[in-house]
Amino acid sequence: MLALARAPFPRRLLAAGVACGLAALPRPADAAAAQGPATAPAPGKLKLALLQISVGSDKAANLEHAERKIREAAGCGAKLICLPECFNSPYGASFFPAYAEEIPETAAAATEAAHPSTCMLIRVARQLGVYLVGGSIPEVDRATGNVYNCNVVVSPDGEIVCKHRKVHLFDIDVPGKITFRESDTLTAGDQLSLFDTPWGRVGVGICYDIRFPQYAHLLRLSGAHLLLYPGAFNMTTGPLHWELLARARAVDNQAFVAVPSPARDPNAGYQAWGHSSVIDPWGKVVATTEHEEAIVYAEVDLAEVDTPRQSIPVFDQKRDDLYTLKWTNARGGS
Ligand SMILES: O=C(O)CCC(=O)C(=O)O
Repeated sequence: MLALARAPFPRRLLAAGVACGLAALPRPADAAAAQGPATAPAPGKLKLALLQISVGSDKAANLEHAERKIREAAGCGAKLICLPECFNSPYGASFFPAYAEEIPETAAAATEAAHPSTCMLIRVARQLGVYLVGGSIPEVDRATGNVYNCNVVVSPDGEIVCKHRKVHLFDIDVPGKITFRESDTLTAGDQLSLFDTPWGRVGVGICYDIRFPQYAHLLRLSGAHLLLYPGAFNMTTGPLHWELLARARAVDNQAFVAVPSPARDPNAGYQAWGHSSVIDPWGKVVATTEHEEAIVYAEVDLAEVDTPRQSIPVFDQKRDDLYTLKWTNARGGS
């Protein structure tokens, strides 16, 4: 049986053909199989912390600041501590290549010179005995030259248990408001990412990934109790969509959802919306903040997913047999 946090289940499930961690996104027909072989750990209670930190242009200073805030959260008893999207660099397509570093597949391969951000996470997670979700950093794959927006998760024994490369790149154009093209410098990932903890299974996406209910649906089918989306929404889409999307993914999937954002910097080119939040599986906001620096704490019992899942059993009732688009002739052809 699959157990635990300390065993990085992505690789094990890969052998079983299950979508997670390092596996390619399953085709729809494979999704049901993804529920099968790997039993998610029994859900339980944990203290979660979302670090809504300020991020500037000095990478070393960003890492030091992140470390200080991680220590503060751990000192307050948090066991799963999440950094926001782009916690070591400003957010902007032109910044990604300049700030990018490699992320090794294993902690044993990490070196301070090549992987300073991952090394900080490994060292601090080990010292404090906590799970660290490294929101995201720009990652370069030196073999291909591709740059990714990547979230690395480290377990309390300092192992890399998940590496999520943002699957849906943020390319939008809202005339007169915001134009953003991550694809100018980034390559999209192609993996569905999850990791196990002693308190349940966690599915991971990054920011724009939250707009795609199909992705979250697969995380739920893969056994996730908590969906984590480090993000950095902006002043155009944030006010209307940030909380709405987080609550929608929680209700769709009857899962906890956590969305850590950077703090807003009024002098930055890209102004983050902030409002890091934790949502329960009924869609209720159980912890949130405004846009300044803050740590959002939530004591959550991931077993609470069971009540809405049993009371409103949409995952048993959904009609996958109907949800294929078929072109039909209105007069009765096929
Ligand atoms: O979807 C949005 O409105 C914002 C997305 C975003 O900022 C991101 O993907 O980094």
